[in-house]
Amino acid sequence: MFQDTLLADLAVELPSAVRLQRLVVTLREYFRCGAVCLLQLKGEALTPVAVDGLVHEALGRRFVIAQHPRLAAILASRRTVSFPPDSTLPDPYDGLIEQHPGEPLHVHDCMGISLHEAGETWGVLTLDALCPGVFDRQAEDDLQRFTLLVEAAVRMTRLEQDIRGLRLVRHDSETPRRRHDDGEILGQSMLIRRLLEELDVVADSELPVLLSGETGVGKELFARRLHQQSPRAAAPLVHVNCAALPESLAESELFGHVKGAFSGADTARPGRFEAAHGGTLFLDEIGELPLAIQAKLLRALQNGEIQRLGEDTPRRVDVRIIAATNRHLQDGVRDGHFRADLYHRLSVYPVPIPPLRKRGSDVLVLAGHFLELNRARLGLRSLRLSAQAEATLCAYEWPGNVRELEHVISRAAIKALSRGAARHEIITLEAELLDLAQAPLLNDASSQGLSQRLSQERSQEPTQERSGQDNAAPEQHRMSLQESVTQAQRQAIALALEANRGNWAAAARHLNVDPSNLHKLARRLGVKGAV
Ligand SMILES: Nc1ncnc2c1ncn2[C@@H]1O[C@H](COP(=O)(O)OP(=O)(O)OP(=O)(O)O)[C@@H](O)[C@H]1O
Repeated sequence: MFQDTLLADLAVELPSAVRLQRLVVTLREYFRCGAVCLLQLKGEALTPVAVDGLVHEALGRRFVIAQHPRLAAILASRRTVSFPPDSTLPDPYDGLIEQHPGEPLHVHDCMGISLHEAGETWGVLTLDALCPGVFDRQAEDDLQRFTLLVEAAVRMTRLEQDIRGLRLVRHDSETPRRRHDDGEILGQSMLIRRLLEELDVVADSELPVLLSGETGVGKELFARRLHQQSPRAAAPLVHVNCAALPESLAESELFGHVKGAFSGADTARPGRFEAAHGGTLFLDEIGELPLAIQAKLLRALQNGEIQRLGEDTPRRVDVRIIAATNRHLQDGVRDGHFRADLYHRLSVYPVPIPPLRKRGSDVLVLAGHFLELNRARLGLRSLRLSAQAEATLCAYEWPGNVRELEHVISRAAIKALSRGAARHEIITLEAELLDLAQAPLLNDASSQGLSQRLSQERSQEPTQERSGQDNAAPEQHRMSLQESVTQAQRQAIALALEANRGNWAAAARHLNVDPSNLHKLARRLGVKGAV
C-alpha cells in the first residue's frame, strides 16, 4: 500500500513541494510516528524541505550540522541510524513537535537515514516516535528499503528543477546555473513562490528591474538573487545606497574621477559603474538621488557610456541596472523630485515586493529561521514560540516587515534570558516578550484568522492570494491594547483547538492553562460554540 502510493506519485507530474510533502505524510502514516522530516544538505546546514508533525515554523529553521550531533551521525552513515530513548544526544526537534509544542522530547524513539543523489549526499530523512519501542528492527529495515523510493522522489524533483533551469537558459549553451544559497529568500506563500519564479525568468534578461516595497521587505535580498540567477553571476554585483551619497561626492562615486579633478583627488579613481563592468549595479533607494545626478545617470543608461569627473573622453561600460525604492517614484515624478525619463528607463520591469502582512504564515517560517539563528548565537538548547506568540506574530501588521520581525525575535530571546530562562532548557517565547501588544494589528477581516490561513495554505486550495485580491490594500484600524490582547487570545484558542482536533482538554494543555479557565475565557471571548 505504502509503496503503491509512492510509486503512483512518481508516475505523475506534481509540483516538487507537493511531491515531497505527500512523501513525508505517507511515511508518517506507514511508521505511525509523531513526526517525519526531509532535510536537504545545503553547505554546512540541513534545510527542512518537507515536514509532517512538526510546528509550522520548523520549515524556516536551518540545522547547522556541527551543532546537531544526531544529524551529523545520520549523515555519516549509509544505513538506518537509531537513537534509543535514553540517548543523551540533544534532539534537533526539541520543542518543535506539533502534538506537544514546547515540551522537551524526553523519552522517545528516533531514527534517520542519509539520502544520496547522483553519487552525492543529498540530505537526510528523520523520524520521531513519541513513545519508546515504536521503531523496532523491522522499522529500521523498512526505512532502509524505502530509501530507494525516497531517493527516486528526490531525483524527480531535481530533474523537474533542472528542466526549469534549462528552459531559462535555452537561448545559449550554458549548463543550468549553479544556485547560490547565501541570502536565501525564505517563504512558502504563493505570493513569494510566484515572485521567485518570475524573478528567475527576468533575471535571465538584460532588462533593468525596479524593485519596490516597504522598508524591510527584503529588496536587497531580491536584488542579490536577481544577480545570482543572471548570466552575469560570475561578475561583480556593486551596491550603491543613493540615500547615503552626498550630492557633492555622488558624481565621482558613481562615475569616478581623474587625478586633480577636485581638491583631495590625489589619484585617479574608477567609480561604481566601472567597478560593476560586466556585472550588475544595484542602485538602492534610487528615489533619494539628487536631480543633478539623475541627469548624468540617465545619460549613462542611454549611451552605455560614462565620463570620469575631469576627463573628456567617455568610457564604455556594460552594466545591468537593478534599482530599488520604498517610495512611490511616480509621486516623485509628479512633484518634480524625480525625472520622468529616468523613471521610465528604470521601470522597464517593475517588481513590487509584497509586505510581510500579506504573506500568510510565512511570518512563522521566517520566525523559525530567526529563532534558530538566535538559538545558535546564544548557545541555547531550544528556542520556540508559544501558541499565543505565534498567533500574535500572525495578527501583527509588521510596518517594518522582515527586518522588524528579525529584531523582535532577537530582543525577545535576550529578554527571556535576562528574566532567568536557563540555556539548557526549552525556552518558549510568550506573546508578551514579543513587545508587540501596543503596536497596530491587522483586523480580523484582513488577517483571516491564523488557523484558517494555515489550513488554506496547507490544503493547497486557491487562497485569497491566488485569487488576486491580495493587491487590495488591507483595511487596517488602530486597536486598543485590550482589543489586541483579546484578538490574540481568540486566535491562540482557535489555533490550539485546530491543532488538537477540537479537544478542549488537549487545547488547554497546549496553551498551558487550566481547562476550566480555558472554558471560562473562551465563553467570555465568545469563542466557545463559535469554533
Ligand atoms: N524572505 C526573506 N527570507 C529571509 N530573510 C529575509 C527575507 N526578507 C528579508 N529578509 C531579511 O530581512 C532584513 C531586511 O531585508 P532588506 O535589507 O533586504 O530589506 P529592504 O527592503 O532592502 O529594506 P530597506 O528598504 O529598508 O533598505 C535582512 O536582514 C534580510 O536578510
